[in-house]
Amino acid sequence: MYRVLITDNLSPAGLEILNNTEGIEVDVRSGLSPEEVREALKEADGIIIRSATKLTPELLEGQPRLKVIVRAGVGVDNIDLPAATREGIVVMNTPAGNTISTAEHAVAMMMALSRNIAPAAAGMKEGKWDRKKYTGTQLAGKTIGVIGLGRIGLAVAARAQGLEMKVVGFDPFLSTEKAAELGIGLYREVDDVVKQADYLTVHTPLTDETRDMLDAARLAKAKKGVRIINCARGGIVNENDLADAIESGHVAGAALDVFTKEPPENRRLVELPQVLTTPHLGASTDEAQELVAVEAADLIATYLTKNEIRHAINMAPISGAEMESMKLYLDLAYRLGLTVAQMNRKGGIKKAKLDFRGEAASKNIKLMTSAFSAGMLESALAEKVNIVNAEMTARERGIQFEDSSSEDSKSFSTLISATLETDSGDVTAAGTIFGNEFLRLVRLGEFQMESYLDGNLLVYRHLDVPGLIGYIGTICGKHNVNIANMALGRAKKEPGGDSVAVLNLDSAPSDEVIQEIAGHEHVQGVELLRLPPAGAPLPWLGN
Ligand SMILES: NC(=O)C1=CN([C@@H]2O[C@H](COP(=O)(O)OP(=O)(O)OC[C@H]3O[C@@H](n4cnc5c(N)ncnc54)[C@H](O)[C@@H]3O)[C@@H](O)[C@H]2O)C=CC1
Ligand SMILES: O=C(O)C(=O)COP(=O)(O)O
Repeated sequence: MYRVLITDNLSPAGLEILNNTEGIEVDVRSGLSPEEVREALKEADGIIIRSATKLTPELLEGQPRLKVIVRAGVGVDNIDLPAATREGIVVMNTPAGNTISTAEHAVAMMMALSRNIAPAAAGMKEGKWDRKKYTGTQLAGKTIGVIGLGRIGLAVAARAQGLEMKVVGFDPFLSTEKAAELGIGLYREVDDVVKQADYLTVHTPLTDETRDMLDAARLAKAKKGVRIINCARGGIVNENDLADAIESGHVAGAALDVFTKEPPENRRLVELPQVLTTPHLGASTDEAQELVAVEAADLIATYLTKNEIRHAINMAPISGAEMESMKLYLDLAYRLGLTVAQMNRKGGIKKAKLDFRGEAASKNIKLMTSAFSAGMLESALAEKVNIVNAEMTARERGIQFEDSSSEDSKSFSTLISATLETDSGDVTAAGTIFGNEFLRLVRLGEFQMESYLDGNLLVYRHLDVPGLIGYIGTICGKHNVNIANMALGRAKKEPGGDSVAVLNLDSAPSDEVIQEIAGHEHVQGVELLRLPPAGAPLPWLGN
């Protein structure tokens, strides 16, 4: 049973989906302290959050059960993405469900700000009738500068055009052609937009690049009397600089839905009469909440029960069907990672070279590389390593990756070869898939063979002389270790040279057995490799 923790207010439509999904149980909590979230996460396979729950490194570290975080909404700045990735946790969001509602809120805020709706309404409730005090400004004919022309920014632009405003904007990822087609004057510098706008609205994510994008210096470049709207994230507009600019009279007013700290502890902006504020309501409509909750529930359920990855922030997407078709390939790559890592007991790994041949060449190479890395690092690291964090973890340790692929696979329908370049030489293993079912080891170093790729593999290098197989068989028999399969590989085709043998053993041999085998004059080295049993589910997949 997979447990999904929900710590923020989620529409009942999402809960209903989860409650009706077999294999999923839901744990709805509210008002948890960070410490309580940390504790609750220990029992959770996934969590759905909105903007209130902050998933910091302290909460995400040491959570072996947690596999997936779904943000029922857009902004993921309340999730520490590097920490989630390092911990092997997939992070997903619901990019489109609240676009229209948030755009409508930004436009509503702009209109309300222009016509002093909030203070006028408050005054009337107090019995006043202030007509002169609340003379506003008309929007038609004014210029709105939209910074960040993604989903919400473009929806705001379209609505502003409907209000007969001139729209200019800045977004490094929007093409000039597309902007022209939409009737938006696109500029390549933020300042060019800032200088000509009567209204400036921001719709970017909060990143290191966008933090303080509208600061004192930028605001000073704006027209006197400019009005600022922020329905994206607190901190994109510097709060103290904005308050200063309003108090000085350079900025006429601001409409803010979001704050650096929510609820805001610094009340300076909230208290200013020229500032209209709402408590992060952009996405708070029945329609948007239903859409994001349904999508979030669907994302988490299909990930946990079908390994399908959509809208992931820290991973490439992969459909349930593709994941299913990749399972054997991922298993092969993972087992080769385990194999070469165990064959390399001494050398610091510098590079991992992977070669994908035949059918494997047409599969998702990035995913197979991640599966290989997960196997390679599994025995070495205490932390959880999986396809989300394996490559990152390996690169953090200075291990480079190189891959090659070719449809030409010589005698195998599929062949994956892995070579570790280490300080003390190269280690190579190659494997294949037989009959769409069985994984086989077909090469170790320069030796070709055919061995099972599961359970206990006793590998020994030796001189190809008569009598050795009998000697090893006797030792195993004496210690009650059953040999399930034996594969021999010769460096040269003729007898008498260097050889390797791989014994698939039904139980792990004791040190005594290994020592006895290693003691033979023609045996040059013995390794015991431990691999998962045949057909064991991949440890880091949901099922
Ligand atoms: N107030 C609220 O309740 C809500 C707030 N939001 C906020 O709105 C933001 C935007 O949402 P969407 O439009 O759905 O996201 P989006 O990803 O569709 O658009 C973001 C746009 O910002 C642009 N961008 C990134 N860095 C930029 C930079 N340095 N300068 C200019 N443009 C830059 C991107 O190219 C992209 O086009 C979200 O990140 C979220 O923080 C979203 C939903 C609700
Ligand atoms: O989707 C977003 O980025 C939002 O800011 C909406 O936040 P919320 O889910 O309403 O807490």
